[in-house]
Amino acid sequence: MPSPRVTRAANANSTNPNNRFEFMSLLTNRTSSSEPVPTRHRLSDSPVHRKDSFNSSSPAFQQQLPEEDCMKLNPSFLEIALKSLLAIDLWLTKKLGVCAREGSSWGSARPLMKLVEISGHGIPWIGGTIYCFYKSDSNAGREVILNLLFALFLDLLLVAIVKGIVKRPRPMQNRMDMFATFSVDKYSFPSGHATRAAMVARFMLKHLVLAVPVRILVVLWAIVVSLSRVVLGRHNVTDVVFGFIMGHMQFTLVEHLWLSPNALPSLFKV
Ligand SMILES: CC(C)=CCC/C(C)=C/CC/C(C)=C/COP(=O)(O)O
Repeated sequence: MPSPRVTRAANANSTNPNNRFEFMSLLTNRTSSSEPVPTRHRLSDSPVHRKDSFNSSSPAFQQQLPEEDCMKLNPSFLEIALKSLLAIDLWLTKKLGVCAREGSSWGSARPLMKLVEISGHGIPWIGGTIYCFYKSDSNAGREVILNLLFALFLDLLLVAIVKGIVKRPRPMQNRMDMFATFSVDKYSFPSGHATRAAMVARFMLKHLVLAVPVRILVVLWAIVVSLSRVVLGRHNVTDVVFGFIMGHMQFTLVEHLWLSPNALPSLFKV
């Protein structure tokens, strides 16, 4: 059975055999008697060469064309690049979501990945930081811990704002069985775990005195938490990459906004 496109082409050629169907709408005006009349005879009449406002993107030009003939022939480079990136993103996300379900190819590692997920969750980090604040007996220690707490709350706020603006849904393969989420956490972009992991890791490397093996572990932890978001099917790859970059930017912001003991003297020992 001929496709609608082939049938349309055949009909078009039967009324005007000299015109190629694909370009008919660019070369002809449709008159009231529906007789196509060639209108572009000279090079200077072509949409490319004419200097008046009647070019292919002008409303006047597009009004003359039936809707099905209006095809965007020159998408911008940026548009093509973004669409290609999105296609690669979706393809990679699907390929890497190997623990998205119990029945997935690495489904048996899902419980372990969920433990990694909890290690980057906001509740243990905020709870643990408050506990350390009250246990700390030096003002210098309290200052660092207070700023970590500030960073963690700032992270929650900024991620919620971006998620609320972008509203990108989570990948199809995600099961919404996450521990303690906010309403914006139904959205995917950016990954809050990735922002937190990147920010906390940089914070610890800068402000805590750690042995080299522990420093390496901190970096590995941040990478594994971020990767686990895609492996669990929670996020697209671009959500995590952007989240990781955003976490580094948040760290820089916290360094600029650093809270000193003078800002909250009542929290420090005299
Ligand atoms: C004390 C307090 C307000 C704690 C709130 C902690 C909380 C519920 C954080 C949400 C963490 C979360 C589920 C983030 C989503 O991470 P994604 O990587 O899935 O974006």
